[in-house]
Amino acid sequence: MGPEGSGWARRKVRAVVLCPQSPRSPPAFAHAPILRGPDSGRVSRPSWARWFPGHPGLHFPAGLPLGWKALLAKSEVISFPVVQLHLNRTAMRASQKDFENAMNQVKLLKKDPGNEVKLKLYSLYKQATEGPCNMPKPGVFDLINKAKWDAWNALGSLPKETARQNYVDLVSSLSSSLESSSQVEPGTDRKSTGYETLMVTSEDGITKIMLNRPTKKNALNVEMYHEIMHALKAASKDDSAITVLTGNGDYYSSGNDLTNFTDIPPGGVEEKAKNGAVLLREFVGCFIDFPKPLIASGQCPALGHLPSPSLGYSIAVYASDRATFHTPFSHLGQSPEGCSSYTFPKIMSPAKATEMLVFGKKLTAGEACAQGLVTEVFPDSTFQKEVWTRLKAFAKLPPNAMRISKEIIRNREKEKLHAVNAEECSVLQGRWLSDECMNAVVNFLSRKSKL
Ligand SMILES: CCCCCCCCCCC/C=C/C(=O)SCCNC(=O)CCNC(=O)[C@H](O)C(C)(C)COP(=O)(O)OP(=O)(O)OC[C@H]1O[C@@H](n2cnc3c(N)ncnc32)[C@H](O)[C@@H]1OP(=O)(O)O
Repeated sequence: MGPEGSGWARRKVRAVVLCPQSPRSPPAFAHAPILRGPDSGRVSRPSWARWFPGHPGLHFPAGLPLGWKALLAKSEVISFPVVQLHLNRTAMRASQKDFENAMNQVKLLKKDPGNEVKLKLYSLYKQATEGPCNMPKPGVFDLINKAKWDAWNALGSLPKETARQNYVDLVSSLSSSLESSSQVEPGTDRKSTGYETLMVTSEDGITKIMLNRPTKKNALNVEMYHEIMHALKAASKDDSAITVLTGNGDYYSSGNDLTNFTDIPPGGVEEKAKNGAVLLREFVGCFIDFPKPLIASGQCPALGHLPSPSLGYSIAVYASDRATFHTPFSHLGQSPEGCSSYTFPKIMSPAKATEMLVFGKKLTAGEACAQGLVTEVFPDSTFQKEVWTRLKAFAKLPPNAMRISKEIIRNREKEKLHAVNAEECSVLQGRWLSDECMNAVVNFLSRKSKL
């Protein structure tokens, strides 16, 4: 670790955790660790329902060191304006029995619905049982309790009956969406509903993986990393001929979700960085190994690191003339990833790659096309029509021939790409512990800077 690593790396941080409560007890502040697998950044829990029934207790242990306190305090990691579920079914009124059933149903969910939803459930439970928020506002460093307070307080004077109905509706939609995720079989020609952060459809021989966090500019949170990997693995086995990666909303992606840096596991920032490197290596590895033609179709700006893997390994990149490509690694105190340190200088030229990867120069779609990063640029007004006409024609070509052709083009490089990926992740692991990186993240989270 370099000298500047001292700012973050030596500080130990204990966990910010969600804890089990009895559905009928008032929210308490018990202690239950978030468990992390040894080789993954993903939170794993023996059974999430065990520690999150109808209203979660949330625990924020004392003793956080000052630097991380400042970071966490400035972040809005636990804020949750975006629960994209329809909650306002006013025509029906849920009975007390429905409400109790819903509380029991929550305990049976097999998949963790994520903090945003859990806080929504908590706030609806409190509103339904106690009415408008009646707790004193917690202090700024008391992040978890503040998140809970914010959630409950945000419901204002919502009537108890409506809160009860919304709770029942939310649980019902969770039960169907989370249960169905385990039932989705790769290879089916239909919309897959089991993803939280993606929309995946398979039609006309094309599997379309659409990043679907438009309100966050499609920033990649940990769940999205996992879901993209899952979707790619499923697409590699399904009966589609080609796979298209695209984004919903006005950004193809805004890169790594910077709040990923704020949820610190019991092992502290070093463990966080280690898990992040494992996750990133696995994520990029999925792109390297993806066997079918992969097309990135971007009508809007692409920021950060999704451009690297998808530009580096896609057979084709189609962009509208409104799209831009930006890899601001240095701005964020980070370093190239997604094999861009190897693929970009080969595709472009070392000098142009330096401008992009070291100085963070943003390229227009036209410039990226001239540099060979983008296959073709289409006018924004006709982008969808022209690209999809072309994709549908490609999808009718013999799939095995396409797969074998891709294999022969890419296979010689595969080993090298995996080695580059490993090296980049190891370097990044060190960068994530640096003051340069911490300052950039803090600046963004405290809304002092945008790219
Ligand atoms: C130890 C860590 C483990 C991590 C796990 C693995 C990580 C692998 C990482 C590999 C290296 C990757 C590098 C990168 O991706 S570098 C790029 C990072 N991205 C950014 O820096 C972009 C930051 N965003 C912005 O600058 C602007 O939001 C943007 C220019 C994209 C859009 O500006 P605009 O004004 O149009 O919109 P808003 O800023 O209001 O954004 C709307 C909401 O979206 C949230 N948002 C946007 N981007 C991100 C992001 N990258 N991370 C988190 N949140 C993001 C933004 O905060 C707004 O939210 P609110 O409405 O709630 O305020």
